Amino acid sequence: MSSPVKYFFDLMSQPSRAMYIIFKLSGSKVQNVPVALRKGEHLTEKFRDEVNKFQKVPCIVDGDFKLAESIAILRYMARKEEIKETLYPISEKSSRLLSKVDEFLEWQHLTLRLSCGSAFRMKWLEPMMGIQREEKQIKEFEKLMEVNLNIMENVWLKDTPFVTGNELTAADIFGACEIEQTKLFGYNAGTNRPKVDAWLKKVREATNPSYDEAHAFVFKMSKL
Ligand SMILES: N[C@@H](CCC(=O)N[C@@H](CS)C(=O)NCC(=O)O)C(=O)O
Repeated sequence: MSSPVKYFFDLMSQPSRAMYIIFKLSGSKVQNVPVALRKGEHLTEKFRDEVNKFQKVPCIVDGDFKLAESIAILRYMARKEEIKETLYPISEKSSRLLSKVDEFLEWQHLTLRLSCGSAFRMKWLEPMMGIQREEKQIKEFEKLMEVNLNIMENVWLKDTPFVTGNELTAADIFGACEIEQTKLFGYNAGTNRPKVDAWLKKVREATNPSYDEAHAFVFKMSKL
């Protein structure tokens, strides 16, 4: 019997949480290996050489095969039949639903993730590290975050309860994990966005207890 895929993650990382929840919901055979980013555990030479040359999480090691990038990991694990078909329908014949999930996953990197992640870094993480950005720069990313959250409300969730239709997929989990992080700096994405608000609750309900487990720190530290 081959040994399980090793999953390296930190629950402070949004894509790490998304894959953590997806693995839990799928009953994937993975060996969890927590990596404490705050302690710089990803910055060692050993981590770089043996785990991930980019020195980031999430990443996996499957025997002598190493893979970084959350979406690449999702697809690799789906091809290994370790991901629930409803979350990432890799064998769907027409591939239309799969393509819709991919559409969101490709969209989110430079929109939702870039803006929410940067606002989180500038408003929560960096001040804790003694780094202070110019207010103008922070405002720029906050504005971008608002633009992308409005796209969630008015485009992705316009006609359906989940981003790709009536059912939860990996797309919802990736989106929700990114947005939850903004609670750490006291931002409530659901205010004045009833669809986003209802959707976040639905994603949480559909994925619990894994969702709450993955977000334990975020919820505990959240100012909301
Ligand atoms: N595009 C990558 C992003 C990976 C990433 O930025 N990971 C962050 C945590 S969310 C990280 O490991 N940062 C540590 C560092 O840059 O030192 C993915 O989707 O997996």
